[in-house]
Amino acid sequence: MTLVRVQNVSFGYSADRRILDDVSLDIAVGDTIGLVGESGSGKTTLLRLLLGLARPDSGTISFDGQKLDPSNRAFMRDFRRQAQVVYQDPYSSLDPRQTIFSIIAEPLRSLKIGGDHAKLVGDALEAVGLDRDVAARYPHQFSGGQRQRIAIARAIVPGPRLLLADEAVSALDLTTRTRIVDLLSRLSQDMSLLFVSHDIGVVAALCRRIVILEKGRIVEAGDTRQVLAQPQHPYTQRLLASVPRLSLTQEPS
Ligand SMILES: Nc1ncnc2c1ncn2[C@@H]1O[C@H](COP(=O)(O)OP(=O)(O)OP(=O)(O)O)[C@@H](O)[C@H]1O
Repeated sequence: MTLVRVQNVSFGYSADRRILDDVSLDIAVGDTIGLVGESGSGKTTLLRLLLGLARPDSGTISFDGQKLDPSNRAFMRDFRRQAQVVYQDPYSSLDPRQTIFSIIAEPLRSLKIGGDHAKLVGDALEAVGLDRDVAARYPHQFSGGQRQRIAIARAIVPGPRLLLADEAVSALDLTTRTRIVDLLSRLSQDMSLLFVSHDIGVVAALCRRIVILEKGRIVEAGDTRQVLAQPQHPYTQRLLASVPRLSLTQEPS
């Protein structure tokens, strides 16, 4: 079943420069997709469109069969609950003046989700491998990896069906990165994941499918292992050539 359908989407921040050019992409329920491309290829821009933060100049994006329409407030409120995002920098993405509880409960408040917030926040903390008691503390008391867990807890607390991760492990050291990739892999069993990354090794470990973006165009897409073992497009071949010793033996879990 298709959760997100991107059809022939083009977009530019200004009329004279196209950033995304005729992009089409389906995200199925339970999919894990790695979106890979050099800096400036348009990955973050595509995420912004997928979140409804910008509108395509042409083409459509639909979620669960319904067209994404930022002017439809009721639809967007429901959509925001279902599609959440984790960003790269775990230092700037958490407000230092708020407790961990307040940070993680924020989507519950802003999306007007009822229920026992203390329990929902505690459950989210446990789901990301943190103790429920940390809710009373502040961000400065945590390491980069722990902060990224907190950012992930905030993203999953409303129970999204789609998690978008924008270079979510790029700022972390290697050991911490592996742990957060393991966490995302576990969480992706319950939701679809679109994982934006420069790091093809991480995508190989985490994502069943890979989409390669060059200058706003999808030049290759398919099963990750197949694409990485036999890249068809010269751009993919160049990207892979710049990864010296990529291990393709690890199966995405
Ligand atoms: N708000 C904006 N206004 C104008 N141009 C922008 C804006 N945001 C991004 N761009 C331009 O759009 C192009 C694509 O940027 P985008 O951030 O989507 O690429 P990216 O693939 O995510 O790059 P990176 O990996 O460096 O984050 C770049 O040339 C960038 O300068």
